[in-house]
Amino acid sequence: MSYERERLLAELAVQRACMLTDRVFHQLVKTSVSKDDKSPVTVADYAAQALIIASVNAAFPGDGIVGEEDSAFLRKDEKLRGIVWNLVKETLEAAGEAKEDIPLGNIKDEQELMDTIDKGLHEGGRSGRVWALDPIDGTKGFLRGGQYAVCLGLLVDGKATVGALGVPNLPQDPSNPEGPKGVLLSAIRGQGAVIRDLSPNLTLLPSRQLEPVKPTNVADCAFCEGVESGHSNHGQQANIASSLGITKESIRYDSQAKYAAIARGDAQIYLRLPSAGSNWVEKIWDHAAGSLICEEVGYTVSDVNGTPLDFGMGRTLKSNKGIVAAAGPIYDDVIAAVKKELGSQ
Ligand SMILES: Nc1ncnc2c1ncn2[C@@H]1O[C@H](COP(=O)(O)OS(=O)(=O)O)[C@@H](OP(=O)(O)O)[C@H]1O
Ligand SMILES: [Mg+2]
Ligand SMILES: [Mg+2]
Ligand SMILES: [Mg+2]
Repeated sequence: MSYERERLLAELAVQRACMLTDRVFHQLVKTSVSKDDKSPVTVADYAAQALIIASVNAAFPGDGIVGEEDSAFLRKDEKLRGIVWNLVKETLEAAGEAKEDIPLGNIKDEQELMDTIDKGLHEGGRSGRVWALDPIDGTKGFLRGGQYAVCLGLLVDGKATVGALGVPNLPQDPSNPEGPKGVLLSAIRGQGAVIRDLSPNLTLLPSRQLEPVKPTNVADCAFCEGVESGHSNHGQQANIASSLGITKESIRYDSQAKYAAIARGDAQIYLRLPSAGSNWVEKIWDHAAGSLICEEVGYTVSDVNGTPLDFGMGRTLKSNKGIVAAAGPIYDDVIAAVKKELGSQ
């Protein structure tokens, strides 16, 4: 099975959603509401989830979808619902049909909008085809003007098989951080990964194959970590870097922009150690697309114990703890340093 059609759908659906999120990022006052776990969600998170689910549903109606958001707040709040609906309607009109022969789906009214968002309530699991969707990963980054990502992965029998990441605020040229922004990465398992600039409309711009990672001296590497100290343990991550002889300052990005950055070689390591006292369980939509793209260019991605990520456990990665991604040739050094820091060796 080639999965080319799934990849095309993922790229187009993510690109259409990025048209919306980018507009909200630049034009609207970004009001957010707080979910039960106190994390923020914005009108753009809901609208992007609806658009992407409409696409998956139109092209692959039999597939399950695990999406981060649900419609509970929108059903209670007419004003919020109206804002989300207007955003969705305007984006559908602006985007039009894809020129490729693949349906991207429509949403006809507010009721269908909420029902579409709730098609993301699938439980996930180890059998069949399930899409993992994070409509805006790094909502805190999105709100504070930093990095965020629109993320869609296809799991087949619990294995990440296709992935697309839209990263609207990532500089297209890493050596020109003030230059044009917005990249779209994608991968199919076993076929490498590609990157292209994000387009302001539905047209997919030309892509280029990402280079496989090259052997490097670990001390010369750079590492990526999250921005929020409540999401990962900055102190332990700094200790690990220093024990590996790394002197470069870490790149701190919100969201799966971290996977995008290491996949294209801006850095070679991504550390996400649990914060002190945290009982956070990682979610499949936070890692499915990004980890696949990185594996496809030669990264090893595991948890802090060196256990591969298991996307077949349901909506969460409940058999894993934290994340370590490192270029294949240096992974053994990195995981040894992680285990030493955590006292598990
Ligand atoms: N306590 C805690 N620990 C670890 N992870 C958590 C925690 N709380 C939330 N989240 C998840 O973090 C997702 C955002 O990850 P980031 O990599 O952007 O975090 S960071 O701010 O850059 O550190 C974020 O995804 P979004 O909600 O899509 O933004 C959450 O799924
Ligand atoms: Mg969230
Ligand atoms: Mg997320
Ligand atoms: Mg999210």
